Amino acid sequence: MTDRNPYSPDAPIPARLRPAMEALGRVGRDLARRIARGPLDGRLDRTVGGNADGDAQKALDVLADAAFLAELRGTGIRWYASEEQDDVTELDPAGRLALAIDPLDGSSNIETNVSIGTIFSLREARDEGVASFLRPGHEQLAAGYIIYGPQCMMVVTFGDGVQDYLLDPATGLFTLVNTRLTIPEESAEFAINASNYRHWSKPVRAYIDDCIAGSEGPRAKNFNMRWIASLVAETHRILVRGGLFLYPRDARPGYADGRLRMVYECAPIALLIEQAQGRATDATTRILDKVPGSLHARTPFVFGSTSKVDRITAYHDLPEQEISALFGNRGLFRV
Ligand SMILES: O=P(O)(O)OC[C@H]1O[C@](O)(COP(=O)(O)O)[C@@H](O)[C@@H]1O
Ligand SMILES: [Mg+2]
Ligand SMILES: [Mg+2]
Repeated sequence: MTDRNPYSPDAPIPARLRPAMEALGRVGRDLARRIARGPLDGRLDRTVGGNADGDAQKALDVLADAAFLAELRGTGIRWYASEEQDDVTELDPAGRLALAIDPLDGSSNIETNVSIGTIFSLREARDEGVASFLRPGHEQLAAGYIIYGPQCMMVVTFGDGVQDYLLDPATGLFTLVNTRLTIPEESAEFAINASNYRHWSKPVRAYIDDCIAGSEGPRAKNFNMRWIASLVAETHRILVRGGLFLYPRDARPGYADGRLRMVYECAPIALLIEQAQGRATDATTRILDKVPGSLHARTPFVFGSTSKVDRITAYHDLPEQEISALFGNRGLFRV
């Protein structure tokens, strides 16, 4: 067991980011053990408060946040921004990096033993904490996630392709598996929380109507739907198998910009997806070009195989009579 460096010797991690990446790996490894040991129900799953966004905070959210914050001290990080905290924390005034983190993604799944994760993003530190994060996502130096599932894996990009690592519980090492993951272009799967159907915009409804119409609709093809309610798990499936993810804006109070946060969730996942040859937008605009207005800002999020993401954008360009037509009459997309 290597205590300080949790990666196999062949891990191609840029030297400048290595101390921070090693700290992320160490905490990820500890969390994987902690989750595996349980018990999940009633302990790690217990509601202990609320975060800046008004979301319930579970014990595991708070425990993960505290563990990352403590371990990242002394690793070159000046600014630490967490989904679980209102403000940015200054870790090391001499540090040159800024780290944004969703310490525990998929909190609503904790007690059900479904995959959950951690999402992280590294940037250049600016003189001011918050300003370091209110920048376009294409400036990220690194982005990735750790998935706590049947296997614990880390998937990361340093701006030159996507690497994945598998944690070997026996040695405690994240072992390099691939250095250039790419998203399969062909897939018949889409992921969306369909219980919000009545709140969606017309283009999103039309797109999903056409998928559900299957071989009898304009797409003339059957589709399958998935919804895990864990962004990390959906991202992992799409990296492996292709497909489309949507968390659009909708008409519910508080959902004008969807649910997911730009700084902690969408920008890092978007960088990974683009580096894996996929596409990530807010339905019309590239996520990596958008500048969040505040630390906890949300954005609609659509990502996956390139042609599928482009098709959603095309539905937003349809004329009103076409988008309101019954799927059978939506001539533009008849194949
Ligand atoms: O419950 P909903 O509305 O389907 O939302 C599910 C989404 O919320 C999230 O759980 C939000 O992340 P957190 O668990 O970090 O708050 C995503 O992982 C997931 O995609
Ligand atoms: Mg999350
Ligand atoms: Mg979270």
